[in-house]
Amino acid sequence: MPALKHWLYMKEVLIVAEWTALKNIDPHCFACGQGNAHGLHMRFFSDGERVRSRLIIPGHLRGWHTLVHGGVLATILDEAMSWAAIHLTGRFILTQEMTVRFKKPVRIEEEVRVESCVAERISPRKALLKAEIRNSSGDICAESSGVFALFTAEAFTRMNLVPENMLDAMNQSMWRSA
Ligand SMILES: CCCCCCCCCCCC(=O)SCCNC(=O)CCNC(=O)[C@H](O)C(C)(C)COP(=O)(O)OP(=O)(O)OC[C@H]1O[C@@H](n2cnc3c(N)ncnc32)[C@H](O)[C@@H]1OP(=O)(O)O
Repeated sequence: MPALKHWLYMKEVLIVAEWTALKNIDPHCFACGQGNAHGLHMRFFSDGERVRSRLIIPGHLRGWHTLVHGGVLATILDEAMSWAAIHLTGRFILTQEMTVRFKKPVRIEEEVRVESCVAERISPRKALLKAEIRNSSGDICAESSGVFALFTAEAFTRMNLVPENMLDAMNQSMWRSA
């Protein structure tokens, strides 16, 4: 490959692979709220095709001994699929149904990575999302798929799903970077 063409190709690969921090709105959310003292404090990044987050699950969210509670893993997967649904479809969302497969135990105080994507745009009002949690060795410990209801801002308002001032803030920033 000639040098210039190679350089342009590499530049394109680098741009495509860039991960951008996504902006959060609700500081009280149990999963992503940075102000919730009992929460997971998840922060999300997107490359335009996937969404991901890294976190250390604190000790108070254990099941027994050093195992992370399965419900907490389901929350992490739900949150990751929700952010992917919002940021990759440009719609407001509700989780309609989800399934989780727990494949390996996850330990508290160990860093995990969660990654999610849109697997299928089922219809204008529905999308199928997928997510997986990996431990620090890279093993898949839990995976999920979920059907998400997609809403326009008008439909969300009509259904009284968030207060109007919050909807405005979400509408202005949820599809932009931090
Ligand atoms: C940056 C910040 C990041 C922020 C990131 C934040 C991440 C948050 C992550 C949390 C995600 C969650 O856990 S969400 C919370 C858990 N999930 C939920 O609470 C969902 C509860 N389920 C539901 O509300 C319902 O099942 C629905 C609306 C999803 C589907 O209702 P349904 O009853 O099965 O379906 P259906 O009869 O067709 O619809 C009922 C009524 O809703 C309307 N409807 C239904 N779907 C739609 C739709 N897509 N668009 C418009 N309207 C719709 C219908 O027109 C109808 O209105 P009409 O004819 O009656 O007028």
